Amino acid sequence: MQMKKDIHLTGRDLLGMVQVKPGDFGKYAIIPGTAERRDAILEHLEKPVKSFSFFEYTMYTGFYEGIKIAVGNGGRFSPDSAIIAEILCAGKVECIIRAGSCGALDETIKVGDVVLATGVVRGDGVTPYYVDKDYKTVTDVSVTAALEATAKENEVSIRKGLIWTTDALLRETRELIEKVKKEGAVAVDMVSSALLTIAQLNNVKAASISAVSDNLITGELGFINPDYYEAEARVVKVCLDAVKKLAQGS
Ligand SMILES: O=P(O)(O)O[C@H]1O[C@H](CO)[C@@H](O)[C@H]1O
Ligand SMILES: O=c1cc[nH]c(=O)[nH]1
Repeated sequence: MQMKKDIHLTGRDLLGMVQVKPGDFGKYAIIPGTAERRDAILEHLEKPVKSFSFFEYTMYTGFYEGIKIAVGNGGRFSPDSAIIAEILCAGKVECIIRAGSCGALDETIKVGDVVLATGVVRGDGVTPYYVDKDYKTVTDVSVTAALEATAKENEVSIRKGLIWTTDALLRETRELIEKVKKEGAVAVDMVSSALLTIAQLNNVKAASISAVSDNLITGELGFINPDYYEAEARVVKVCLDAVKKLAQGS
């Protein structure tokens, strides 16, 4: 017997399963990887309400200066990030911002700096299921510009460039780093490719901004460095104020 459906599970199926209707999330979603960062964002929101829990992921909506925002720990790796991206797109959000962390691929980018992605070098294993190898994933120009302008207003300096997404944290080799740097990558994470590619395929505007946790060139490991935690807090504030800017059309 052949499968009854072309695709076993879709974003719409998942949305139905978690009992959320299209439109319930509002227009804007800020998606960090960790639950701790999600909770840090939630502290800025009024009237937070849980939308759903699925696997280990919990999404809320709340209001930031009157603007409805969905916030959830959206996955740390490509497979879980893809699931959350599918759910958000099926839920008809119009804008997704990844509030992430990343490793720097340039010795001048320090732990505690902030990287704003302009596009993605896809090194993940999920997006080849969606697009062919020459497909280009870019960040939305208007959302990225709002993040950049907000960072400037908040006196947060940023570095811009492509973000490389890998699936193999412990196989970031010199050869691979040299290759992706030649393609324009300035940072690495394990999320942006899946999240942004799926958003792009659904015509949902998306962008990615990250605090730098380590530097692959110098070997500095700043995962528990206070500079990194302070940068995370700056990223959170920039994302929230950028959403306000976008909502106000300013
Ligand atoms: O943005 P967060 O969730 O911190 O994720 C980043 O941190 C992890 C590895 O350092 C990867 O998951 C990467 O994408
Ligand atoms: O994916 C990642 C994220 C942070 N640091 C790394 O080395 N890799």
